[in-house]
Amino acid sequence: MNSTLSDVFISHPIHIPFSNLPDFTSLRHLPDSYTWTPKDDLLFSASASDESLPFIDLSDPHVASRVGHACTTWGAFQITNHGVPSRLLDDMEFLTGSLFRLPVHRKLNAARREDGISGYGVARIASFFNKQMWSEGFTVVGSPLDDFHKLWPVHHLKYWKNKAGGRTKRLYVVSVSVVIVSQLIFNSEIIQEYEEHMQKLAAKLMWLALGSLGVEEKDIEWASPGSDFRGAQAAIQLNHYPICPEPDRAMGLPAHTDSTLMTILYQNNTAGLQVYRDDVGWVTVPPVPGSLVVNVGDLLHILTNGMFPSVLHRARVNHLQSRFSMAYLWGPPSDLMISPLPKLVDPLHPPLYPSLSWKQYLATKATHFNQSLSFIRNYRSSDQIS
Ligand SMILES: C=C1C[C@]23C[C@@]1(O)CC[C@H]2[C@@]12CCC[C@@](C)(C(=O)O1)[C@H]2[C@@H]3C(=O)O
Ligand SMILES: O=C(O)CCC(=O)C(=O)O
Ligand SMILES: [Fe+2]
Repeated sequence: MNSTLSDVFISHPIHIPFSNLPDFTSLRHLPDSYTWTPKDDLLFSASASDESLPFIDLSDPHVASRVGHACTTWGAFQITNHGVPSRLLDDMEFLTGSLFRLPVHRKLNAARREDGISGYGVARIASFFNKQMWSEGFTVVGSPLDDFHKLWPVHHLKYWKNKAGGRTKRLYVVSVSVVIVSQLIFNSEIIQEYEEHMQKLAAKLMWLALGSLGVEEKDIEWASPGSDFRGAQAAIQLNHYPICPEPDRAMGLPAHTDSTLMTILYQNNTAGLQVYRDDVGWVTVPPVPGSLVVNVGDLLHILTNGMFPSVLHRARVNHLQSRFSMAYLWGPPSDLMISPLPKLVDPLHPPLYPSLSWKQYLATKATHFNQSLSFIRNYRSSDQIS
């Protein structure tokens, strides 16, 4: 039977202590454990450039070649006219804000388990660094309802319902409970609607990108029926980067690539996302209202036999405004074997990677982090990919 992403880390638990979560709001100086230097992240001080990432209007008649070009050169681009309603983006931003504004002890009620994938916590990559990241995250895989119940519990209201004296008080408490439950359902519906739009958009972008390499719908069997990649799986990662007293010495999310086919990111009106290109340096991706940022992930790099680079990116922080971002991390069915597409392989371009599933790749990432692609590239059958 096919499994889902949720059990992928059972064999790769990580222990990230919550005990030292700082009260981000009250710190005037950066604690040592949050102060990064170049030795903490190799590219920490690499040069910055004022070049800009390609910006693509999806209604442009030349959209396919523009997307193809952006994927081969940058592995990332920004899009507008993508069809995701701006009302839905606003709702997602509001939901993300209300979630992270909860007191820490409430968020910890929905803490991600050490061997789990969903819930509240710092991003998994934290385990590879000696310094702490100036951020908190919340991961959703499948229905968020269980975790949302933990964040917005109604049981304490039930208690007050019984205790409250007088009919008016009881009625008040009952109506507050009704408001909370409807809010819970409303929040889950927003997530579901966001997933549906993002899934459609990801499929569209995938065909545009692959089409530019001559790949046709018949070349990817698992996209059928309907060529809409119905079996795809995804995670939604909500990120919060609080105001930081010394942003130049802190790091929101250090340099990494995503383990996805493609990631679609919405950032609020505060800059922070940077992408890296060897010949250019770090480039800041400015927030453009209503636009989305797309990046190639490691699995699309493998599928295209290296033709699309999976782009290194990171999130910096600032001392003026909180920043929120919402990443849609999109990949294939978790047990499906992914390998370089036969159409992109020939005697001059032999396959650079063996075949492996998303689950296996995530497990590899959990041990090899940014070396995962080179690890599997040099994989011999005597090595362990699990
Ligand atoms: C499907 C996934 C990709 C991800 C690990 C995860 O299981 C869910 C969270 C994702 C995320 C988001 C922040 C950056 C990242 C590197 C991390 O630590 O968690 C990615 C993971 C990834 O792409 O490898
Ligand atoms: O917050 C950002 O801009 C980047 C987030 C990110 O890279 C991720 O969630 O994988
Ligand atoms: Fe990322």
